[in-house]
Amino acid sequence: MDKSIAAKIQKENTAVARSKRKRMPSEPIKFYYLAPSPPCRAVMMAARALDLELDLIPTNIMDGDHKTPEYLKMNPQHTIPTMDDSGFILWESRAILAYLVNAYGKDDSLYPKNPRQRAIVDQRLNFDIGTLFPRYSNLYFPMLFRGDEYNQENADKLNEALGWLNIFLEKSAFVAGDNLTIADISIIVTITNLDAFKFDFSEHENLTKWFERTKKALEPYDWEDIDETGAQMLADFLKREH
Ligand SMILES: N[C@@H](CCC(=O)N[C@@H](CS)C(=O)NCC(=O)O)C(=O)O
Repeated sequence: MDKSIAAKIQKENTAVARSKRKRMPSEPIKFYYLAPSPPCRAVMMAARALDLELDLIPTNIMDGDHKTPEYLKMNPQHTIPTMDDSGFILWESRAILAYLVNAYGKDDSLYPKNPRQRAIVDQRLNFDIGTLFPRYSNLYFPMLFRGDEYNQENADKLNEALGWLNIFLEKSAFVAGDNLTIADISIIVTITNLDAFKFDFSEHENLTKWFERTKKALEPYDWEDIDETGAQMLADFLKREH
């Protein structure tokens, strides 16, 4: 074979092998978090699923760790989670989830590249941040942080959102298709909280089955340690408030 053709084939093969190889961060990603925080829990589970090491930096928002000049310089919005991947700083848990899969996933199964499949994952993530989580927080934040009573109107609104999620799950095993994606990981933290708070969502059968299925899918990634333990901390806090 012509030497230049052989060299070209060799170069192409090496490039393919490299592109298939899993990329890893040059140093552990710094992760500013607090164990009970639902969005922090979602990112921690995804990092486990991606086999990524996080340099965990506890950031106690009750003590104001998120309002120090250093933290505000990094994230002026003073939210956790925030990550620092060798100087690349990002907050908003769903953006972090997408970044980690894009940057370090050995395949795209958690966040498919196919435009229509990805659009469904994005739709579910937008449903989560724009509808499900706000309805959860409208009910539980006043109870958690002000000691308010249970508000039935807000509970009905939350239940309506759970009904929509139940409909999404009529035709698929996971919230955005037939396999686990970052949308499941983002949504499960709210459902785990509801379970820990004893909010009854058993009327939503697809949702109940999905919850069991997703917990099982996340079992190899320390689901219980991260998600259940964090939700239980919040449930204990809720009990103390009432
Ligand atoms: N949409 C954001 C929400 C982040 C958020 O509000 N985190 C809470 C803790 S769970 C927080 O940082 N609260 C303190 C603050 O906003 O000052 C995400 O998903 O990352």
